[in-house]
Amino acid sequence: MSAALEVSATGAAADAVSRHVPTLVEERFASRLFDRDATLWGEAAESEAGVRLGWVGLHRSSRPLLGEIAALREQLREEGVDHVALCGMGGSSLAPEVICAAAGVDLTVLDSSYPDQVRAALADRLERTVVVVSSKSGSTVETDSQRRAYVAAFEAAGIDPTRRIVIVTDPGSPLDEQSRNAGYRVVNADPNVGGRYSALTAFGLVPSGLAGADIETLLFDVDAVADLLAEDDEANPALRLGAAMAGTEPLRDKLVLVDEGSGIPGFADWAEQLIAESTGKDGVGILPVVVADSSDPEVTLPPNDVTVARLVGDDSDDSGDAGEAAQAAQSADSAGGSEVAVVGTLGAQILLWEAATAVAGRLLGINPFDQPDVESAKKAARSMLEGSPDTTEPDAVDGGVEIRALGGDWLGAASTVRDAVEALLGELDPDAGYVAVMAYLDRIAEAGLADVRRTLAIRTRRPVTFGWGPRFLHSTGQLHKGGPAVGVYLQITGTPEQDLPVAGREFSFNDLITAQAAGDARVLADHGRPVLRLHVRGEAGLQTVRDALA
Ligand SMILES: O=P(O)(O)OC[C@H]1O[C@](O)(CO)[C@@H](O)[C@@H]1O
Repeated sequence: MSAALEVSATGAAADAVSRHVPTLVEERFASRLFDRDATLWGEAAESEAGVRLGWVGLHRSSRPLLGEIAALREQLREEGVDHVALCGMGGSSLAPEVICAAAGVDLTVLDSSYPDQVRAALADRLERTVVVVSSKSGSTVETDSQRRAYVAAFEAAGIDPTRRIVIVTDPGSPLDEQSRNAGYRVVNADPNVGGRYSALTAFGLVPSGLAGADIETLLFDVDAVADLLAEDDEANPALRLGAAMAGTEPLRDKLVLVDEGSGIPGFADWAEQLIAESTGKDGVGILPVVVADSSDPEVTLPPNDVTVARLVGDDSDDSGDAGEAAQAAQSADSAGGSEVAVVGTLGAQILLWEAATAVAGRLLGINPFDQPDVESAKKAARSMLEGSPDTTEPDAVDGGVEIRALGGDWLGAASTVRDAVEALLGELDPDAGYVAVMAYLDRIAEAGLADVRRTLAIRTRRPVTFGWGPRFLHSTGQLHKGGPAVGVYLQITGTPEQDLPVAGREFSFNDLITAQAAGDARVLADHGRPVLRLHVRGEAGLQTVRDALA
């Protein structure tokens, strides 16, 4: 197997590989995938798959973008513009974030509607900033609001926004037409590639290239493994990884992603969206659980419904990280666990995980290219913004925290945050359940809050995910609603220091994020899932929540 890309499985994951890969080879799944055969996921998925398989050839078809991006970067630098900010959600921002982090170059990612976070981005080096506004559909409300905020900020600073904002969108989207008419620079993306598979389209390459990442080498690294991934061969890493992810029996439907020196910081967050939004539907799905490191409980003591995926370093020396991972996986094997270790460059892993997710879709019997349940939360948020805001009175107030329980009568007499959390966790299925923490806060300023994930995992001995709202709505949000109905949901919302109007709209950023949180909670509750909403008033409230979760 090529040293550039390696997938080794042990335990239940290895059994899944032995069980499914020969059949996938016999069916010629890999070569048909790379030949863009839209029939691979059944009749119901065929028309969507027909316009969603462009990603298999991007390492070649995206090459013409390289010159265009380099020239634009050069021109901007001559004008003294050397800071890049990116507005975009989910697939329109996660890839550039990981590409830039891996390259060690600076990119400000604004994928939030939390007023304080938006204001902080606007205040950051505006006079030297070029903003990339990325939206495939051209209609995502967060991205549109962020774009409006930057336009207003540039205008207030006496800077012509058309010279500082670059639009990336699909040809013919509302944003495409409106931006061209207004004189903005527009780069069209390949319309035959869905959002979460778009890392190597203009969505991934424009912001990353402008920020200074080596996107030529990135495409080269993809090119180096594309033939391997298209081979109908039992050694094909994508077939192996896809089988390990979705072919265990009984199905281990939680995939713990742990970075053990991959050299690709943030890769797991990108993979999380790819896996969750692609597979989490029709009552099935693989829940990605991104953990901080190998000391997290889901790795040291994985429950029976978990496969651990270790992202290890590219070390050709057998005694290196890959060797260690294989050894760790070996001990999981003897303990009846399920593990897969993956080694590869960023480019190689992007195509690997995309192809493996397509394999997983086939094994799960779902369409990996749609996201049918994302719209329900968007709709609920829209209806709240358009006149029916959430006015539910809190069930209790404790230490600067408003407590609301949705999705059943599970709160009982609990009137403190501590007791409410206890009551929510009491709803957790000890064999199949998971806890999702969803924090609609400033993810830069409150980054440390993510540590509650580990604390809750220790406490519950169940997989726990942590997502920042509204970002996770475009990732695990699909799986929460469309996947197996076994989650319990803890939502944390806050009061910003200062709100910010959205120019030209009747709502503010705080109205927007409030409606998004309330809308998502309502939809989850309508699915019969327990949701604990904790609205914190100021730092004291947040401390009450931290204490209650500890
Ligand atoms: O690029 P767009 O159209 O703004 O969409 C952003 C994200 O929203 C979703 O469409 C739905 O959550 C994702 O699939 C996508 O990555």
